Formats: sequence, structure tokens, C-alpha cells
Amino acid sequence: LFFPALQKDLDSKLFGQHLAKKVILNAVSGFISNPKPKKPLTLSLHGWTGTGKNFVSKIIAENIYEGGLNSDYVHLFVATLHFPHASNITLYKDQLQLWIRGNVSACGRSIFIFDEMDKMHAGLIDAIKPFLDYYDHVDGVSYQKAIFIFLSNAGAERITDVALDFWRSGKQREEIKLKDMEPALSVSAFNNKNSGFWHSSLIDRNLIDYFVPFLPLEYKHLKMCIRVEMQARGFEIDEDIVTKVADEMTFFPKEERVFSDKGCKTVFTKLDYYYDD
Ligand SMILES: Nc1ncnc2c1ncn2[C@@H]1O[C@H](COP(=O)(O)OP(=O)(O)OP(=O)(O)O)[C@@H](O)[C@H]1O
Repeated sequence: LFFPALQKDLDSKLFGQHLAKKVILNAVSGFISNPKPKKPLTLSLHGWTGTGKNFVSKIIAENIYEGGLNSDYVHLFVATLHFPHASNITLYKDQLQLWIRGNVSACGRSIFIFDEMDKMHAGLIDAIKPFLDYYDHVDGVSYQKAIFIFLSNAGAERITDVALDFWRSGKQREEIKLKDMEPALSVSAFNNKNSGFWHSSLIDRNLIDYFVPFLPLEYKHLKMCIRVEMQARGFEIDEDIVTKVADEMTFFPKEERVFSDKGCKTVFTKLDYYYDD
């Protein structure tokens, strides 16, 4: 495979996401090794909160640019932070287009990450659409080497249902295939009021290259996240504390308690309690 460093990072750092790992590795290494892509790479990452969507985006960025998210060529937009007021949409739209254009003119291989896609105003999605398409140039600028990564919780409930079905029938999580997730990531799934129909306008025009499902995380994955954090803080791994922190998290569904409802997101603050001196 073309991108051994990315593979190594995903294998060692990303827990419990065999589907996402595979799709992302193929998509990114294929795209980077293609000298003349016909359109920018567009990835849409879906899943429950705290399951690794931002984390993976960071790993991708770090493998392409030194400094990762801090690189001048990597841009992160968070809908509620950068585009908070619906009344300013026209302004945001112009700014966003100028910004994307300016950055891609300076570096063709710019990376744009849009977090909270499901909270993004439809007008803003329209504003980025032309950049995602199969055009050689848009006003003299070629966007074909750029990478756009969209993050959202859209489809998360359906992804979780599929994972739960597998769990209930005693099958291994790793047996879940991409094809099992197709219904969860289909146009109809996004067309309900909860996930917003932002997606259908991108899907209809085939502007998204890959839909990447993130599975809800289990107890054992939380423990893995906690161990990583302990080591990062320079502590020996203390399995007693690992268990205590993992036990403090809440799991769903109520009866079976299989999946963490915050993913790995809050394990780190819970750890503070044990190392507060
Ligand atoms: N699958 C995972 N493997 C390893 N670490 C993970 C995983 N998922 C989450 N983490 C850890 O938890 C932190 C929070 O996860 P992250 O921000 O990636 O969640 P997210 O899926 O983007 O959530 P949200 O939908 O709420 O934005 C990460 O920075 C990482 O340290």
C-alpha cells in the first residue's frame, strides 16, 4: 500500500473502527498517489459522538502536513463557532468562498475540515459545492488536489442500530461490512428531520466520494483510550484506575449497556480526578 505511515498510525491509534480505518486508508492513499485527480477528495465521516471523527481528521492532516491541524495548509471550520448567526449567511458565504479560493491558490493540496456539518446552514453548503465538483478550473483555480472532510452525527443512530444487531446476534464487531452500513448512510437516511437534508444535495450530485461510518465504542475501547491518556501524561498504566474511570462512564441501551454514550470523549476529564495533587 502507498501510505505506510498512515496505516501505522491508524492501526496503532484508532480503536474499534475497522471500517473507517479501511475506507480512509484506501481513499487517502489512492488520492495522494494519483498525480491527476479529476476532483478533490471528499470524505464524509459519520457516527456517534466521541468515536474518533475529529481524531482521524487530525491523523490524516498530520500524515500529509507536518504540524497537522496547525499547518498553514489545513483549515478547520466548526459550524457553531465560525458561522453562528443565520442572519449573516450571505457574509459567511462570501468569506468562505474567498477563503477557500485563496488557500487553494496558495496551495493546491489544502485540506478543509468542516465539523458539525449537520448544524451548517444549507446556504453555506451551497457555497462550497462548486469547489467539490469535476471542474478543471473554477475562475482559474484548480481544486482537484484539495481534500474536504465533513464530520457529522448524521446517520449515527442507524449505524448504532446495525452495530447493536450484530452484538445481539453474538457476532464480532469486526464482521460488520461496509455493505451492512449502506442503508444507514443512504440518501433516505439523511432525509429525515433529525439529520438534516444538507446531505442529500451533496449526495444527489455525487460530490461525496466516501461515506465513512464510525461505530459506537464499547467498554474495552474506553479502557484503551484511558491507557493512552495515562501514558501521554507520563504515568504508569494503573489498571485499577483504568477500570474505575471506565466504570464511571454511561452506556446504552439501558438494559444491555454495550456502547458508551460519549464515546471516549469525557474519559480524559474523569482521569483528572485521580491525578489531582
Ligand atoms: N476510536 C477511537 N480510537 C482512539 N481514540 C479515540 C477514538 N474515538 C475517540 N477517541 C479519543 O477521544 C477524543 C474525542 O474524540 P473525537 O473528538 O474524535 O470525537 P468525534 O467523533 O469527533 O465526536 P463529535 O461527534 O462529538 O465531534 C479523541 O481526541 C481521542 O483522543
